[in-house]
Amino acid sequence: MTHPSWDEAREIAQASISPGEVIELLVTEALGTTAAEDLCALGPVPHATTSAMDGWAVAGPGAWRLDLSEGALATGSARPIVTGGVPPEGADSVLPSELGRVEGDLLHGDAPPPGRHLRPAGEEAALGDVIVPAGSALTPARLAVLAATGHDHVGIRRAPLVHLLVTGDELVGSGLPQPGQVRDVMTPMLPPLLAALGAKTSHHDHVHDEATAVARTARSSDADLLISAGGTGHSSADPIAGAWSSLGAEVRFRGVDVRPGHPVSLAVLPDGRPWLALPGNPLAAALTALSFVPALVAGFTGGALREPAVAVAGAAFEGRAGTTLVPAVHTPDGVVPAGTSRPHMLRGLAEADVVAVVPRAGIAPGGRVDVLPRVW
Ligand SMILES: Nc1nc2c(c(=O)[nH]1)N[C@H]1C(S)=C(S)[C@@H](COP(=O)(O)OP(=O)(O)OC[C@H]3O[C@@H](n4cnc5c(N)ncnc54)[C@H](O)[C@@H]3O)O[C@H]1N2
Ligand code: MOO
Repeated sequence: MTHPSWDEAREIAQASISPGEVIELLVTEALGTTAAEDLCALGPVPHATTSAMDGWAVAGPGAWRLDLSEGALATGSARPIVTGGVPPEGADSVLPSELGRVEGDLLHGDAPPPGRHLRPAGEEAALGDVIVPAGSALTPARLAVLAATGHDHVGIRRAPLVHLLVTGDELVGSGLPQPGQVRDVMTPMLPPLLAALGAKTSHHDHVHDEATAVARTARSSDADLLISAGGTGHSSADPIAGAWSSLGAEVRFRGVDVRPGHPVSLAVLPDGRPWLALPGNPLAAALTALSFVPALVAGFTGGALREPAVAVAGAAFEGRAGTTLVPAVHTPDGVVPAGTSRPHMLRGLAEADVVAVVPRAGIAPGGRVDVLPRVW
C-alpha cells in the first residue's frame, strides 16, 4: 500500500474534520479563537480628524491670539489641544507645546505647514474595511484593533477539544523506570504541545493496550477530535487498528511517507469525528503531532494551514525516502541538525529552535530549507 506524502497527508487531515459551530463571544473573551467571518470596521478610525500632539490648534500664520471659546477658530487664533483631541473648525494644523511660547494672550512660534500633526478621519480604517479576515487567529493585537474599530462581539470558531488516549502497558508515570517499564513522556508533552498548536485537551486517559479497551474509551468520548499515542504497529499488542475496525472507522491513511513517524495514521469515526493515531516512539509522536494537528485545527476552525517558514541551511541535511523531519538549531551560518535525535529520543527536539522539513534529495549547506517554528 502506498502512503501519502507529508503534504498530501496534511491536506487529507484538513479535509477530514468538519468546521466547528460559529459562536458569538465578547472581544475580551475571544483570545485564541478564530474569526468565522470577515470582520470590518464599523466606522472610520479615527472617527474624526484628531490631534497627534499636545499643543495648540492654530489657524493662519502666527503669532496667534489665544481663543479659549468653544466656537470656530478664526485666522490668526490658537486654542490649546491635547493628543487625540478634535481640533476646532478652522484649525489648519497643530503647534506642539514645546515649539510655542505664550506671552500674555499671544502665542509665538513658527507656523506649521497645513495639516501638520493632524490625523485625518479614517486614516487607519474607513467604514467597511476588512480589519481581520475570516480564518484569522484572534491574537491580542487583532482583538485590540477590533475594539478600536467598534466591535463588542465577534463570531468565532473555538479550538477543537481533544480526547487524548495514551496507550502502553509498559508506561509508568513517575520516577526512573525499572527494566520492562518506560517512563511516560506523552502525558507531560502532548497536552501543552496540542495547546500550542491550537487544540485543547479536554480528556486524557492512559488506556490498556487492548483494542476493546481503547474502543470503549473512544466510544464514551464527546471530544471533537481523538488523538492517541502508541499502538499503531501491526503486532497483537498494538490496539489502534483493532479499535478502528470494531468502531467501523473509515481509515484515511495508515502510514505517511515521512521519517520518523511513518506509522502515523488517521481515521474518521462513523459520527464524523477524526482520530489521529501518533506512533509510540516519542520523537515520532512529537513530529507527527507538529505535522498533522495544525491541519486538523485548520479544518475545524476554518483557519488557513500555515506553510512552513524558510531558513538557510548551515550544514547538509540528508534526505531519505519521502520527507525527513529533523530537529535543528540556529547558528550564525544557518540552521544545522540538532544532535541526539533518534526516533525514541527527545533530547534533540528539546534543544531545537526549528524542525527542518527535508525533501528526498536532501539540502546542501547554504540551501533554503523549510522549517516548522518552535512551539515545543
Ligand atoms: N516490525 C516493525 N516494527 C516496528 C516498525 C515497523 O515498521 N515494523 N516501526 C517502528 C516505528 S518507526 C515506530 S514509531 C513504532 C510505532 O509503534 P507503535 O505506534 O505501535 O508504538 P508502541 O509500540 O506503542 O511504542 C513504540 C516505542 O515507544 C515507546 N512509547 C510508547 N508510548 C510511550 C510514552 N507514552 N512515553 C514514552 N515512550 C513511549 C514504547 O515503549 C516503545 O518503545 O514501531 C516500531 N516498530
Ligand atoms: O515513527 Mo518511527 O521511527 O518512524 O519512530
